[in-house]
Amino acid sequence: MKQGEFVAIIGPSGCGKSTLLKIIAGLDTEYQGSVLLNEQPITRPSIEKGFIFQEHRLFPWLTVEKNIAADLSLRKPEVRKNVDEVIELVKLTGFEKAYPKQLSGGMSQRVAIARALMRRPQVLLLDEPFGALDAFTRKHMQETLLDIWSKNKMSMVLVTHDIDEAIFLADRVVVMGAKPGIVKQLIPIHLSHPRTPTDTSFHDYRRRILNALNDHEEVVELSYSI
Ligand SMILES: Nc1ncnc2c1ncn2[C@@H]1O[C@H](COP(=O)(O)OP(=O)(O)OP(=O)(O)O)[C@@H](O)[C@H]1O
Repeated sequence: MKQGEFVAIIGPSGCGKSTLLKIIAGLDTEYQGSVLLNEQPITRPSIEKGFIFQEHRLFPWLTVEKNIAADLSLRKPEVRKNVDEVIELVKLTGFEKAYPKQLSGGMSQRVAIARALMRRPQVLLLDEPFGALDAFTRKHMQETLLDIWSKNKMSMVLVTHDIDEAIFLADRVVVMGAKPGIVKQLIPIHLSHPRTPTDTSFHDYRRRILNALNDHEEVVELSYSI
């Protein structure tokens, strides 16, 4: 995987998408093969890798800004500045003092993304981050994520069940198969942003990914050097 690349992983339930993401995150070390970050094997979680879960995992008793700062003190001017910057990036300015229960699902997920961005990760790992959101909010979140990606030039690895989401966002789509751990195809998406799901070229990719998901023949080895 190239630095700054956006990769989406798609595949049927139980094929090992989350497991692959956890291995990249360093959260799962029981595997065979090698996963490298900057040519070094990944053996544990670190601040170079931000992880976004499907559910936001915010602390309900902390405000938005304290959730984002986490163990860092907001009294430090550089922390305050960073928190304000990431809040602006995820478009939550004005909600600094709100509590998670006062936020919508999409807003809570924005806080979770901001919290990960605070640590300036080289790679953001997203495990179906918009799976629980309604279609309208989901679209907004995809646009926000693209905006963050284009401004920060970090690598992104997104696990999704949604073919359109993968085509809308990714430079490359990894199609996994139902047998755990199998990568069936790597499909580069040669479309410029912003991408339009109603375009014929978008539909061609949709068909290609659907074919790859249904095709049991083609199996490729995956190299995951980030
Ligand atoms: N390569 C593998 N070899 C053996 N078992 C695996 C492998 N990959 C995943 N598994 C096992 O398969 C199960 C499902 O894996 P995982 O949760 O990663 O799938 P998923 O594709 O993310 O599913 P979902 O889309 O439903 O979240 C887990 O119990 C996991 O330990």
